[in-house]
Parts: sequence; C-alpha cells; structure tokens
Amino acid sequence: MCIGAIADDYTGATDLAVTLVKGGMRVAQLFGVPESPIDIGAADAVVIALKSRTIAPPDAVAQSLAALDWLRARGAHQVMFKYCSTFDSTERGNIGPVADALLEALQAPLALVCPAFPVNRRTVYMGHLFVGEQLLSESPMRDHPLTPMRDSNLVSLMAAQSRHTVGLVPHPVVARGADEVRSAIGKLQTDGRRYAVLDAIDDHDLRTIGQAAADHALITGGSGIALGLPANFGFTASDAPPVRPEVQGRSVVLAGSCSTATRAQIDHVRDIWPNWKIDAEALAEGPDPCADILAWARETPAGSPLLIHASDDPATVARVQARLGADRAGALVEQTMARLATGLRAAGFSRMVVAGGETSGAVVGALDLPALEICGEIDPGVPWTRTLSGPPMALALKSGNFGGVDFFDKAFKVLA
Ligand SMILES: Nc1ncnc2c1ncn2[C@@H]1O[C@H](COP(=O)(O)OP(=O)(O)O)[C@@H](O)[C@H]1O
Ligand SMILES: O=C(O)[C@@H](O)C(=O)COP(=O)(O)O
Repeated sequence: MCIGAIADDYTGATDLAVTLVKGGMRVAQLFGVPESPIDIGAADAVVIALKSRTIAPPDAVAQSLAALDWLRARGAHQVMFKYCSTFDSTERGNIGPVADALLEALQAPLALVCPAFPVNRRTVYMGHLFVGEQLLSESPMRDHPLTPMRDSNLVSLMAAQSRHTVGLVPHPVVARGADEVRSAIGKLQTDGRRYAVLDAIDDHDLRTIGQAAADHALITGGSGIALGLPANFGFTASDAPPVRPEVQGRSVVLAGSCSTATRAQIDHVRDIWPNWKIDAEALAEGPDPCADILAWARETPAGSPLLIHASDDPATVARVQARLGADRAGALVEQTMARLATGLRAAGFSRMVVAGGETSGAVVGALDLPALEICGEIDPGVPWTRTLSGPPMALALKSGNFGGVDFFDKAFKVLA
C-alpha cells in the first residue's frame, strides 16, 4: 500500500478517494477501522473514513490512531490525514489534536497543512484560506451549524488547536518549485516548527507541494494536496472512462446539509420533484415522522426522484439550535435521516444521493456498509459509489458545499 489515508468524515473520504483514482491508483474506501478481516484486493491506497470531525477530541484521536495502526500493519508507506477544504473544526479540534497524535505516532519531524482545493474555489494565500473571493471567516462557513469558521488564518487556527508551533511557506516560495519548498520546510524544521502551512492557489501549486512531500511520513490537508501524490509512486493520471454503477431502482436525495450550495441545489428541484421537508424542531417533540415519510415515498409515482431534506437557512437553524442545542438538533436530524435511509433501501430506493458530511456518516452507518467502490465523478470531489456487500446500491455522498446548482438532477441523469 503506497498511501494510507484517514479522513475525518465520509464525504471527505470519497472526495480524496476519487482524487487518488483519477491519479491512476486503485483505491479501497473503508468506513471505520475494520473489525474483522477485509479484502482490500490490490489497493495502492486505502482511505479509512471516520466520522470524527465533531466528536470529542479524545475519541477522534483514539479512532484516528486505531486507523493508523491498521494502515501501518498493512504496509502504508505514506499517511495522509484528510480534513475539510474549509478546515471545518472548532477551537478544541479535531484537526490539531488528531494531527498531533499522528505526527507523534509516526515520529515525523513536521507535517504539511494545506486544505486548498482550487477546482472548488478553496485557495490559500499568505496562510489565509479563501472560499471563492471571500475569506473563510466572511464566507457562509461562518454560519455552519456544527463548525462555524470565524478565523481564516490557518497558522493561527492550527496553532490554537495543536501543541506544536506552526510556520508558513508563502506563495512566492511555492511558485519557485519543489526544491525551494523543500528548503523552506527544512528551515521551518530547524526553527523547531512541527507544521508548515503551504499556500496554494492552483493545481500547479498543489503538484509542486506533492512533489516536495515525497518523503514525508505524514501529510495533512484537503483532497487537493493528494493531486501530486500518486506521481511520487510512479502512477500517471488515469484516462480510463468513468465507471458507472449499474444499479436499478428508485432514486432519492436525502439532504441534511444546510450549506449554501446544498440549499441552492434543493431550490433547483423543489418545484419539480416530489419533496418532503423535515421540521427539525418538531423532531424533539415527536411523533417520529419516518413512517409517514416512508409511506409517502412508497406511494409517490416512480417517474421522478424524490427529495427529502431538513436543510434550512442560517437564521432558522440558529433558532432551532438556541432551543435544542446544536448537537442535539444535529443528532435528531441525523438519526431521522439514518432511519429513512434503511426504510428507503427496503422500499427499493437503491439510487441515493446524500448531501452533507455528518448526514452521510449517519446514513452509511445505518446502512451498515463496510466499504464502497469508487465510480465516476459527478462534479469535482463527488463520485458515484457502489456498495460491495448487501443489497446493490448506488450512493453519492455529497459534501455540503460541493456540486453545481443542478447537481441532484445531473447525478441521476448520469445513471439513466
Ligand atoms: N434544520 C436544521 N436545524 C438544525 N440542524 C440541522 C438542520 N438540518 C440539518 N441539520 C444538521 O446540520 C448538520 C449539517 O452537517 P453536514 O451533514 O456535515 O452538512 P455539511 O456537509 O453541509 O457540513 C447535521 O448535523 C444535520 O443533522
Ligand atoms: O474537503 C472538502 O471540502 C470535502 O471533502 C469535505 O470534507 C466536506 O465536508 P462536508 O461539507 O461536511 O461534507
């Protein structure tokens, strides 16, 4: 195994997996650390997806170290810790604590920090993370239900979460190529820094950084930083046609993401597709709406995909959270989505798009899927996947802010 990756959520894991597949690698994507022997075939890279982004930091560290042990026991040459391209985290973590634990376990002198993903307009300049034209802290990510991002400076964000010191390799150095990057990293190391934030504003920068990181034991970042990694192991970009999951059945979108992109995608189909809006606040009082929603789904004519969503605008989410608490509100919606997913699968909905990282974690957990095969990409960072066990299903786990406005429609058209 050339690369062993640990992703802090399920959508992020498929995002990384498809990047490595496009780089020419055979990739196995697993959910959680396997508890029993699992066949990873001739995988060049294994991505272990955890749902560790917003859990208590000690739990995130323990799960990540267990994943690291599993990957190292199978010969992983280089380890990547994948987190969100918008650095989704809180002051207590979990990016810093997990990175620290991995750094120490691997006895790595320093690890790179680079969430840039330019194709989805996440760039890093002078250590500051931008989403499109806006600083992260001025983007809609400042109102994320679980990880509101109110600072854009990756050096200070990482320093606040980590026990170690953090330096910067600024863009003018990255633009001068891999040798300059290596030497800047060496200087930071000599100064006692254990993390280097790297600027990257386009894919060329990311390939430079990947090249400079060839002998690093640990790399941390978004999927963008993985663009340059397969080449270090002799892989060349795949020109194989995208695999289409050949799965028959009805189509449904389950959306628990309240991100701007998902809300626009919902608006795009809401007047066309049969849809059901889950009232997050009402979930606390009951009754459980799942039976009614499943009956509605079964009775709705099969001609169109269905949309089931809890997504709301920031002001409404804030009101619900003020009443229920952010964690409880999130958990109630996630548990509802999880129950719906199993009921929908049983009712023949075997083509499913799930919008939202935490939501995807809850759904995949309920469907009890140990692994997925990565198929063709729908929009950057979001592939179709196919189940490898149990009833055949095509699943697309969509990061909240990924995908064009017509993503839902486009996803099912690809399968038609
Ligand atoms: N109406 C709502 N009110 C409060 N929380 C909500 C609502 N709808 C969804 N949520 C929660 O918001 C969180 C969204 O996170 P996630 O699924 O990771 O989406 P994203 O990928 O956009 O970050 C989930 O925990 C979800 O259950
Ligand atoms: O890096 C990214 O932006 C994604 O791969 C990702 O991790 C997104 O997380 P969610 O928006 O919570 O799905």
